[in-house]
Amino acid sequence: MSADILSRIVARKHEEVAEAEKLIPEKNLAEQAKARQDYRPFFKTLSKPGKSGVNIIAEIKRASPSKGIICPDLDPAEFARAYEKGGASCLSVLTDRDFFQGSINDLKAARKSVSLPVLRKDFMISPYQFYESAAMGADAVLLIVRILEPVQLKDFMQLAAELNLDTLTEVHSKAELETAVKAGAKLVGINNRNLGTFETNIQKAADLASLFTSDQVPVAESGIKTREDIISLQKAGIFNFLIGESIVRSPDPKAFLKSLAGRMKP
Ligand SMILES: O=P(O)(O)OC[C@@H](O)[C@@H](O)c1c[nH]c2ccccc12
Repeated sequence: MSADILSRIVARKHEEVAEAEKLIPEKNLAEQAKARQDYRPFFKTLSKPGKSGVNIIAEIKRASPSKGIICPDLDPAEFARAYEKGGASCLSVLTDRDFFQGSINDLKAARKSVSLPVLRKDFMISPYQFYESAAMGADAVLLIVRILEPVQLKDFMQLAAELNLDTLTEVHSKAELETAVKAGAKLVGINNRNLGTFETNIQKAADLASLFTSDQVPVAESGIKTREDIISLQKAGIFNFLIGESIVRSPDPKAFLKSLAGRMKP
């Protein structure tokens, strides 16, 4: 059943983009995108470890196809503030509606209430979405190697650069890592979750990080739940962690974030 979820998400995304283009033409968004002024440094923040020795990109995530409903009524502004107070280095906001119950408004509300750089977490398959991302105020976008042709990956990286959007390029295998590196990716996310099967194994990030050169900065993504998970991945040279579900489910996200970064007893 889950084997084709990713292709369903991508197929739906093409429809959504076509619908959005009818409401707001790309030309209009491009103007808004170019007028954007308050870019916040996502890549630069993640290029060296934060004060605690790690950077946490804390994610705002209401639901997911693998976990179902996580926290459907969450208030993105309130969560963003708790994440900032808990020492998060950046935010990630899911904007996919149909599979993750996110929205553009979630990103805008979260970003407005803090001063952290914000990653737009979505399935980027069309240039339209890059203009849209810059227009909504995102500082960075996710590029998932698995759903893009290598030339498309390169073109999208270039378009993102023109719009002053940083990119986090996501891989799940050695072959995808090679594709990412060839395309010039600098910030590379290793997704511990296989987006086709939902199988999650945090060892994945450690294994692939060993293949990185000093030109690429790794980000471990998905399935990270404890301080021990972080310590074990730090041993593999990783200092950036993208974490969603375990923070959203925590009764006290601010305190939980501090404990993940080793700044408070759990
Ligand atoms: O909630 P988790 O297991 O901590 O994972 C966060 C993040 O890595 C995950 O949401 C994610 C990583 N890559 C994606 C691509 C699309 C959608 C979601 C994702």
